[in-house]
Amino acid sequence: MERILDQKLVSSWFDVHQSVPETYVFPPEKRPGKLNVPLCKSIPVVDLGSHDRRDTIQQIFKASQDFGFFQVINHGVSNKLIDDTISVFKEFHEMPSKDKARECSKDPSRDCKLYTSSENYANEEVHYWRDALTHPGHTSEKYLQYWPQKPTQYRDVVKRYLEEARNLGAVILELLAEGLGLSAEFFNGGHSDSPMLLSNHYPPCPDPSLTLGLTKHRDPTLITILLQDTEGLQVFKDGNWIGVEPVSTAFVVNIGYVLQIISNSKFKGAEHRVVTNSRVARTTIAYLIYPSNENLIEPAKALCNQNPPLYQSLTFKEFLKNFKANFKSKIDSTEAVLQTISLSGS
Ligand SMILES: O=C(O)CCC(=O)C(=O)O
Ligand SMILES: [Fe+2]
Repeated sequence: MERILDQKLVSSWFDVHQSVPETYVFPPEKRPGKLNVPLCKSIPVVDLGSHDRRDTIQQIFKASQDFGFFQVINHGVSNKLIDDTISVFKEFHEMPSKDKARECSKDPSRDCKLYTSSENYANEEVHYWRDALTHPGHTSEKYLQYWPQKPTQYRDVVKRYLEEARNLGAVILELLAEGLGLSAEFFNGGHSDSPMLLSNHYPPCPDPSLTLGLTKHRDPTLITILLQDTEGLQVFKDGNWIGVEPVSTAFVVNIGYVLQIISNSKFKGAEHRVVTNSRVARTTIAYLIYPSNENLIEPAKALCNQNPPLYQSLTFKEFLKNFKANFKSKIDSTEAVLQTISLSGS
C-alpha cells in the first residue's frame, strides 16, 4: 500500500517526464485556459492590528459578501513562525517519497495521512497535479503522536503554528459573527472545534495549460485560513478567474459551505481553483475550520427573522455525506452540493 502510494506521488516522478502524462491532461473544455489571469488587487487585505474594530468588521463583512475571500495582515503570528512553517512543509514534501509515506502511516485511524491528487484517486478520470498531507489540527499528545517526525523540527514548529492558527481562527470568527449581527461567541464550540491541517504541494509542471492543481470547488468548511507564498490560487468572480496575490506574511481567508448555510446565504462559499506553473514547486498550508460531526448546521435563527431559512438543518456528518456524494470531480457541481438541502427551490 505504502509502496504504491509513494510511486504515485507527483513529487516522486514529475522531473523524469518531458510532457504531462495522459492521466493528468484535462479535456479541452476543463483546461485552465488563460493562465496569466490578472492578480487581483481588489480582494481586500484587512489590517487586524487596526484599533477601529467597527471598520475591521465592516471590511471583513463586505469582502465576505463580495468575494468570499480576504487576506489578513498584522494578525499577531510572527514572521519567523510563518517562515519556519512554510520551510518545514517544503522540506517535508521534498523528502524521498518512501520517507514521506512512512512518516504518515503511523495513525491506525488514518486521520494523519499522505495522498495524491484527491482522496478519490482510484475513481478519478483525470488526476490533479498535487500531493497532500493532512492531519487533525489539535495539538494534544493524542494527535501529535501520529504526526511526522521528519523533518526533525516538524512537531515543534507545526504544534506552535497550529496553536497560533487556532487563536487567529477564533479572532476572525468573532469578527465574522459580529458582522452578521450574531454574538461574538456564536461560532465557538461545536461549530469550529474540529480543525484540520492540510499541506498541498504542487511540483513544477511541464505544461500548466493542460493541468490543474485543484479543480473549481468550494470548501466544505466553516472558513479556511491559508498560507501561500507563490501564485496559483484563483477565485471565480463574476464569470472570470482572478489570481489571489501572494502578500508576504498575510493569511488568505475564505468562506466555506458551512458558513454559507449558517449565514443563510449572506455569505457565499467562494469558488476557487489552483493552477500549476512550470518554474517552481508551490507549497501551501491550509487550516480548515470544521464543525464537529454531531454539530447541527442550519441558518442562524437571528438571520431568519426577515428572510426565511434557505437551508434545512442537518448534522455536519450528514452534510459531509451529501457533499461527497454530490461533488464529483467529473462534473462542475459546486451548486449541486447544496441542492438537496435547499428550501428555496433554486
Ligand atoms: O493550495 C491552495 O492555494 C488552495 C488549496 C485549496 O483550495 C484547498 O485545499 O481546498
Ligand atoms: Fe479550497
